[in-house]
Amino acid sequence: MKEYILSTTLDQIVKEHPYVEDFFISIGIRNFHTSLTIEELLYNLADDFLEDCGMEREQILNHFIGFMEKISELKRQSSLTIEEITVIGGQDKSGNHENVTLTMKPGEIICIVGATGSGKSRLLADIECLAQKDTPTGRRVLLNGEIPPLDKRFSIEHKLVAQLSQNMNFIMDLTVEEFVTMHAESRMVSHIDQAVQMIAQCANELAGEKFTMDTPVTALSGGQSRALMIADTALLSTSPIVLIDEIENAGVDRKKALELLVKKEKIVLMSTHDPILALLGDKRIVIKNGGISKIIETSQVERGNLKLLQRLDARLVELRNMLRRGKKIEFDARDFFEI
Ligand SMILES: Nc1ncnc2c1ncn2[C@@H]1O[C@H](COP(=O)(O)OP(=O)(O)OP(=O)(O)O)[C@@H](O)[C@H]1O
Repeated sequence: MKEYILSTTLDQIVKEHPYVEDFFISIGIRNFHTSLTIEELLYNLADDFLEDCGMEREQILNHFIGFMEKISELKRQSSLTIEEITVIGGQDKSGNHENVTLTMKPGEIICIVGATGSGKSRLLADIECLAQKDTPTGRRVLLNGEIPPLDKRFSIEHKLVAQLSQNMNFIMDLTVEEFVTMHAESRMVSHIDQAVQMIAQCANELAGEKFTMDTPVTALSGGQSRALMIADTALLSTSPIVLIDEIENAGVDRKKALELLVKKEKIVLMSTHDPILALLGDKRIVIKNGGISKIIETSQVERGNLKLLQRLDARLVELRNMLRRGKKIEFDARDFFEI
């Protein structure tokens, strides 16, 4: 890090690490957008200025290096590598042992199914808080095969689970570009412009209708805002687990959204009863009476059926579009669906 700081122009450093602006502004240096290196800039500072700021050149340099090293350490810590998460069963609502050990790896899609009130959200909550026999289910959750350290359990910074919930209520009147930029800045992303472009492009691929960078977020449709959140989570969030709740009616390309998250090596947990989403998953956890009653791996036969379901779904989308255009559906639906 020290070598990089001493040999790189400040222009370049600010471009790659925009948060360094705060460092200079805090000590009153305004002309940091320059092709000089930090040492050259400090050499050019007037002695009066240094007197006012109460520091020698050497001190400022050491503070700057320390600041950059601290931030890069924080960034390293927040990108904790998860190789696997294990849920060790506890008991169901009647106190019966679950007798199950469930291991999940990055890039897997796991669906959770079960009746209303059966305990689906509880399982997700156990994973989110890395339960250690201290929740109603008595489950334990291990990270990379070990009991997670306390800071992983209770740190807000290193949030393990990113939640994608149904309603995105934007309260600030920002454009898409401003909103994503703000988020990228708070994540200390290095190449903000590039990241923002990529997220907007990706969100547009997921959303049914396109939107531009200067669309106010409050003007996005439900599907568009959800697509934006999914792209944002996939590309910006360091959380290794993504929890999706009811993606089904969101007007988002569900298959593409899942592919994107999986490509980014996230563990995707999804509470859903949509047959297409459920069969897109690698396995599904069946919850009954508060306990994990079964883990079903998606079989080859199911994958074959998934192809048929996707074809039927595409036809249903066509029917929906016909209705939108004010058309009648009076033709023989059996021909239309080829059944
Ligand atoms: N093993 C358990 N032992 C004791 N209480 C449990 C257990 N599992 C779940 N519960 C409790 O049962 C209630 C319902 O569970 P939960 O909200 O997780 O159900 P759900 O399947 O997500 O329901 P819905 O589909 O309606 O959202 C919660 O209060 C939860 O804490």
